Amino acid sequence: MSLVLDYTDVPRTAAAEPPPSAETASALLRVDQVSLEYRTPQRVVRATHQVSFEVFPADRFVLLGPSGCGKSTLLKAVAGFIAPSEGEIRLAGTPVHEPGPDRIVVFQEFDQLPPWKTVRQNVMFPLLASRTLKRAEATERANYFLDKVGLSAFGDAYPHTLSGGMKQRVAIARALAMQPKILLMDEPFAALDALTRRKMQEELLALWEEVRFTLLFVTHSIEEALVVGNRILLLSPHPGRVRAELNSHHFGLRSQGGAGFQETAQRIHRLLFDEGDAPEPDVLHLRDVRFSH
Ligand SMILES: Nc1ncnc2c1ncn2[C@@H]1O[C@H](COP(=O)(O)OP(=O)(O)OP(=O)(O)O)[C@@H](O)[C@H]1O
Repeated sequence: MSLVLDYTDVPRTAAAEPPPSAETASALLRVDQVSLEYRTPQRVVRATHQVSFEVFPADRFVLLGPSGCGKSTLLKAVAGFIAPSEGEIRLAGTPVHEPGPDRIVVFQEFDQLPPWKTVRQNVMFPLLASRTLKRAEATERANYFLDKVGLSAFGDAYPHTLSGGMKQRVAIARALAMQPKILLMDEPFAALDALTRRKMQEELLALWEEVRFTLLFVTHSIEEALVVGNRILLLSPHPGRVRAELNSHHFGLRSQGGAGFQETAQRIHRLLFDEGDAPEPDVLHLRDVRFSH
């Protein structure tokens, strides 16, 4: 069963607008009935089953679900690394068939930066390799985004001298410097300690306030999804199907620990793990209910 939920009774903040309706804006990313499979000589593993969602410009769209529900596989398909076995992915109206500079991925691993390049060279590298900019402009752009992630003083440092959080900041600066249509993040803070993770979430939101990029973010943390996202797609356990979609633009770091935040987190937990649970109509306004099986 797939539910689309909308918390219409919660005040909206000026910082994070609700997603525009289909009448007022067209989706930047359309994932339409996408099934994804891994074929090994022994068997076929179905990672997702007929998943559909739309991401609008400046959305912070989160894919949330239990381990193995196909979140990373979906992200890789949007990046163009994996082709759907059925369905279609379109970015700005164009079908996605291969990786491209309009979609940059930030991964969880700290080793995504070539260690023989300085921080600045790391940020400049895709700009030069894709011939997006000449060296002088690439240097300028790299310095700009290093400043945005608070690493101006570390442009000449090598990655091995940085902390995990700093390396992730470099990866984010490198991604944003390419000015992709959509930034793809696959559990980028999962390997960080709790304090650094919180700080990185805060910085990501501050960066979004300033740059207003479009984000597709994968996590299996309900709290992180509520803090980072303005919209959340809940995926059922393996193979991933759309369980529900909800708006979460009214939550931020400051809501954590509050009653509304906790209640929503618990409700999401039940929706993810308890097939029998239904949203309470006095809290959740059902925009649409689709039965997919
Ligand atoms: N290279 C692969 N070959 C075969 N099966 C794979 C491969 N990668 C992933 N899978 C399978 O596809 C399914 C979805 O995996 P995926 O990594 O997308 O899930 P996930 O939701 O991102 O999980 P996690 O939160 O643990 O990272 C799982 O059953 C997994 O075992």
